[in-house]
Amino acid sequence: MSEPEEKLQGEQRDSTKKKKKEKRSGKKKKKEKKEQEEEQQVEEDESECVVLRGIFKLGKKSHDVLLTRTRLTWTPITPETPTGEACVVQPGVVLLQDVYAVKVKRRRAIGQQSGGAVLGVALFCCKKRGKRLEEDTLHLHNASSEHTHTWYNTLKELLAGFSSRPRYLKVFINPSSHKKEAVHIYRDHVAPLFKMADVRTDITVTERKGHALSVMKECKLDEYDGVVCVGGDGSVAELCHAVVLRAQLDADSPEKPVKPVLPLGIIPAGSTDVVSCSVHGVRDPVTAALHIVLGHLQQVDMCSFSSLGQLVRFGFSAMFGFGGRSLALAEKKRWMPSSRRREYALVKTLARLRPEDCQLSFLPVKISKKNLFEQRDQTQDQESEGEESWTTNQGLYLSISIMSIPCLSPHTPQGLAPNTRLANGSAALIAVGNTSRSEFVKHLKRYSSSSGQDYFEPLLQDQLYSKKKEQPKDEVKQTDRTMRQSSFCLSPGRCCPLLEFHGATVETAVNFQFLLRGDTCRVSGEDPPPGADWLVGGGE
Ligand SMILES: Nc1ncnc2c1ncn2[C@@H]1O[C@H](COP(=O)(O)OP(=O)(O)OP(=O)(O)O)[C@@H](O)[C@H]1O
Repeated sequence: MSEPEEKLQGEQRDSTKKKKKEKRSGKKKKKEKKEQEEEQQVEEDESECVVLRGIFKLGKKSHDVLLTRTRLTWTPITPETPTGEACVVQPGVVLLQDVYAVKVKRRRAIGQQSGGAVLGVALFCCKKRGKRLEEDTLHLHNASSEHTHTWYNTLKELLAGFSSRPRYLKVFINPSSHKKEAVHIYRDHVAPLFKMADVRTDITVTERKGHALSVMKECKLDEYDGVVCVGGDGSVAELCHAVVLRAQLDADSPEKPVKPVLPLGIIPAGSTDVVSCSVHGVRDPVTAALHIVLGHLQQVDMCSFSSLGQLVRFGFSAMFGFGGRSLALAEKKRWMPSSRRREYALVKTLARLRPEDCQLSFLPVKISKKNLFEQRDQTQDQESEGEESWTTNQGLYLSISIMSIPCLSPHTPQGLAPNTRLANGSAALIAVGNTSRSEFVKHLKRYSSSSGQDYFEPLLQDQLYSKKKEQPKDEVKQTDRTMRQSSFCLSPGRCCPLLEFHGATVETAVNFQFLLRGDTCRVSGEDPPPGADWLVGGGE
């Protein structure tokens, strides 16, 4: 046999072997999937077994009430019709995952603190209305004390099985936020829900900027199940930085960001609350508190910002040029009411609008224009295809922003960065080129409209960029998205060193707010050019 023929036969053998191997692995995968499905089915069947069944009055009618491990259902008991026809009624249902407290109802006289005749049980649950969560109560009446206590104890036991729900929280309240209402918001809307859900709290009312960070650096964290921030974006920024920094210090990992052990809950009490709006979809302290007591967790992409290899801060966003300057000015005018402060800073910065000569380097996510708009409704990751290579742009820019979350707020209904997601491992780079003041004002105005920006106007470059690098595959798997890296660097002007950014996804609670606001970071060396202020985590 000639050499090429031998080679051909060898190749054929190899390909048949390969096919057989693939077939075998395919069968194995199918078998595993089937086994998993069967296990899941058994689990579902078990959870749907009736744990308790009894009669309670709901309103004025008697109902047949069934309790399984996952839900409580009730059907009205109707007398048989003379013709014997069964009347079909849809049962009412409440999922136990939405129930945050259960109490025994008693009849008490005014001023009576304890005792009283048993009336039944009350289930406190949350009801979804759009993106808002609202409190709701289900009253099950039965005057038998034994019957009521059996149901109460069983319900308590089932609720205790939700392991992600917090039992003890470290709460930070910034009394100076927005209209100085944070303490009232906590006392009126949040504390009653925590009390009802038997969540204990250790409260610190902050006395100055940096107070929360210093407490977080020192306090013993193992006894808590989470940290809660009641305040605006600046407070959230401080606490997010504190939580991640603390995780890094505890793990003795000065180089790499570490996934924090504790989730962070955010109760919005500021003037814009972009992180809370982005995470919850609404700015509402009750929704936020209900997410916390129900133990809802949401991963959120966070960035580490560094200059010359030195960590500046952890945060969600950074702004340079117009955005950075106006936010820095607004921070200086804290004594003004927040809406006036915002307007003043915008007008003043617009009056002195000037471009910066910058060199931008970034790793773009390769998605088509069509996909960019399609993925507004998707939560899936945008994966970059093919070879990844740094793109470098040199030119004059009026404003440059990096945002790892959409930055929604009542003032920007579509968000400052509508094309990024909370936890997709990428961030938006929004660079506004040099243009006239009137064009730039038009661009700013479009943020406040509900249809948002046209992201393909020549003025604007909106890029999603991500990079999963320096991560061996198994490590990525192990840490479950925590280390997806995004990279971006900017060298403003000629004399400034680079500001680098690396993105990491960190698991957080819903309400996990990562906004590092209010900190103006000079990234240059000795002599910064005017306007080299970065506002890390700008929110307004
Ligand atoms: N007792 C305090 N007095 C003054 N400043 C404080 C105090 N406690 C915290 N701070 C600081 O106040 C800054 C601003 O607070 P925060 O962001 O909560 O309010 P806000 O600016 O009114 O809200 P928003 O950011 O949504 O506009 C934060 O940087 C925080 O560190």
